[in-house]
Amino acid sequence: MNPSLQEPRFKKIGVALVIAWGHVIVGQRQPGQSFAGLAEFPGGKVESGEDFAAAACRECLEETGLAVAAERLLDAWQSIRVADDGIEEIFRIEFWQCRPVSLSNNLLESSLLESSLLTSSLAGAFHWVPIADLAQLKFPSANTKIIELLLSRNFSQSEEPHHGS
Ligand SMILES: Nc1nc2c([nH]c(=O)n2[C@H]2C[C@H](O)[C@@H](COP(=O)(O)OP(=O)(O)OP(=O)(O)O)O2)c(=O)[nH]1
Repeated sequence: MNPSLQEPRFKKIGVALVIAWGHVIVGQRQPGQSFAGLAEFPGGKVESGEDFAAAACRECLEETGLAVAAERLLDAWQSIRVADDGIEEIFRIEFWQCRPVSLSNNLLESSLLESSLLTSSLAGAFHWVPIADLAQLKFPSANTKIIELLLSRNFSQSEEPHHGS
C-alpha cells in the first residue's frame, strides 16, 4: 500500500519530573540511545493499556528505583515527521510532575525526610539535581519549554509535594 495512505504511527513518551525540596531527578542518555550523552528526565514509551502518567511512573521506578505518583501535567511537546518507511509518525512527549510516594509517611519530620530522600542513592545515571542547575545541562530540544518553566517558577516552597496525609 502507498505509505502516504496508511494511518499515522504514534510514538508516545511519558516523562517524570520528580520534584522535591528544590531538586529534580536527572539522568544521562546512554551510548547507543538517541540523544546519547544529553541529560534526560526518567521516562520512556507508553505501553499498551497505559496512559502517559502511568508510563512516566513505571519508567521512573524501572530506571531510578524510586516509586513515584503522578500529580499533574506540566507540559507536552509534539512533532510530526515522515519516517524512513514513508509512514507519518506522530511523536508526543508528556512531562508529568511526580512526587516520591514515600512522602506520604506522616511519621517523619520534613527535614529528616528531605535528607534521607535527597541523599538516597538512585539507580544508574540518575541523580537529584538542584532545579537552578538545570540551566547548565543540555537536554533534547523537546525539553526546552519544560526547563524554562522549572527555572521560572519557585518550586522551593509552594510547589513542594504535600506529605503527612
Ligand atoms: N526519558 C526521556 N526521554 C526523552 C526526554 N526528552 C526527549 O526528547 N526524550 C526522547 C528521547 C527518546 O526519543 C524518547 C524516549 O524513549 P526511550 O527512552 O524509550 O528511548 P529509546 O532510546 O528506547 O528510543 P529511541 O528514540 O532511541 O528509539 O523521548 C526526557 O527528558 N526523558
